[in-house]
Amino acid sequence: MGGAPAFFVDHLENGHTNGDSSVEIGDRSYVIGGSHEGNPLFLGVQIHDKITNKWSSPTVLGTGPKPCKAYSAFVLKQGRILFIKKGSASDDSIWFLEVDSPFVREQRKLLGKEVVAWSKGVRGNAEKPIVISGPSGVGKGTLITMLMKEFPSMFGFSVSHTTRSPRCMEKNGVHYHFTDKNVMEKEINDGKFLEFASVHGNLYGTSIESVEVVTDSGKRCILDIDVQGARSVKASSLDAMFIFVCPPSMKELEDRLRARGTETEEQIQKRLRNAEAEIKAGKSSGIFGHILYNDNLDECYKSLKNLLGIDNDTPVNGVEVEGINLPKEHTVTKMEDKILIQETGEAAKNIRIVLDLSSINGGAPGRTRGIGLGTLKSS
Ligand SMILES: Nc1nc2c(ncn2[C@@H]2O[C@H](COP(=O)(O)OP(=O)(O)O)[C@@H](O)[C@H]2O)c(=O)[nH]1
Ligand SMILES: Nc1ncnc2c1ncn2[C@@H]1O[C@H](COP(=O)(O)OP(=O)(O)O)[C@@H](O)[C@H]1O
Repeated sequence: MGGAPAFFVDHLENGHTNGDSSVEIGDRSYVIGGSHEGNPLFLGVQIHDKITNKWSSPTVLGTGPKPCKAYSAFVLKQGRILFIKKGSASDDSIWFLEVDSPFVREQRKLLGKEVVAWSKGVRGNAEKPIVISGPSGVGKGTLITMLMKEFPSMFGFSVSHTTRSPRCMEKNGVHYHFTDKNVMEKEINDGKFLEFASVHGNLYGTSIESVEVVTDSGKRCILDIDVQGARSVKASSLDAMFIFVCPPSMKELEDRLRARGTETEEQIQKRLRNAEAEIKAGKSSGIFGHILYNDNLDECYKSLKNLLGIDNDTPVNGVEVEGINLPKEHTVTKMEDKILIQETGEAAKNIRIVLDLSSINGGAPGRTRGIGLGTLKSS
């Protein structure tokens, strides 16, 4: 997601115990975590403005880290705080709290209140997700199913949430997360969604985890979303490829929709009415870098594979994105623009890990990717 930000560590705050700790950035202190009956938790974030001497509880977006007993915190450029947790699993040890990143500033404007956002740090980079849009009945689902069937290790599907009822063949958690409106609206308010839209009278939305879980597995994530959703994704930090699928004609689109037999007459009419506007937006909004015409299915599928740079001997990607296994007990030191993690404790086997953050990219609402394991220049 997004380009690699300029990065350097400009302040090191040593590790904290019991979860309560503050990190200073400019005129503000960010107090992170808290403890409950002696158990340190990442309870949330409090902001203390030293000028007004006022405390505020910002809205915390994204899925945050699990509780931990101690961590080290670094203030980074671009309004991010890096957390290196002690005693955590490899996929939960590196976190970025964005307190003034471009994404947080945009959300602050949108929501009109104080906002911070968590982003999990992972090694390695991600394959660009693919957004496929098009009017109901054009063949999006058919084309995606063909791709996933032929290249199961290369592609994964972003399972959307929707308030619409399932069709007879649709399985919850596979085709959609079929969800109650109030549940979905709460999760949207909690910043768990990359985008959402009202489409044909139902609410649809893409949770951040739906995309990131596929990407973390080393697959290219495919999103089947409408034009409104594509517009939101384009404006987000998710750097994706955008494809719009057109029918050969409105008559053919209607024939397919009727032949599919999954909508009532009223729903068919509503979808056809929306189709004209969607096709116009698909072609002229500038959101979609690629337009495909789904006339002959095999021809269209071949064009889609060409677009994705797939020929049949393309090496399968499938490289799982990894977490970072840190020694249970360790000290953290800044060494030039790298971060040295040195194992401590009696049983220490002198494990030294060097984090290289010079090519991190992406960030909230998704993962912060590109964390490298570097080496220290021998002195
Ligand atoms: N914005 C948005 N649109 C979605 C999402 N999931 C599905 N849609 C769109 O909602 C519309 C209706 O989807 P669906 O009810 O499955 O009907 P279909 O288009 O006939 O398959 C389609 O244009 C989908 O691309 C989502 O997560 N977000
Ligand atoms: N090129 C095509 N020619 C004829 N029928 C098609 C073609 N592509 C898809 N279909 C059929 O049209 C109907 C709608 O396809 P579907 O993939 O469900 O569309 P969408 O997911 O865009 O709503 C399905 O019954 C499908 O089998």
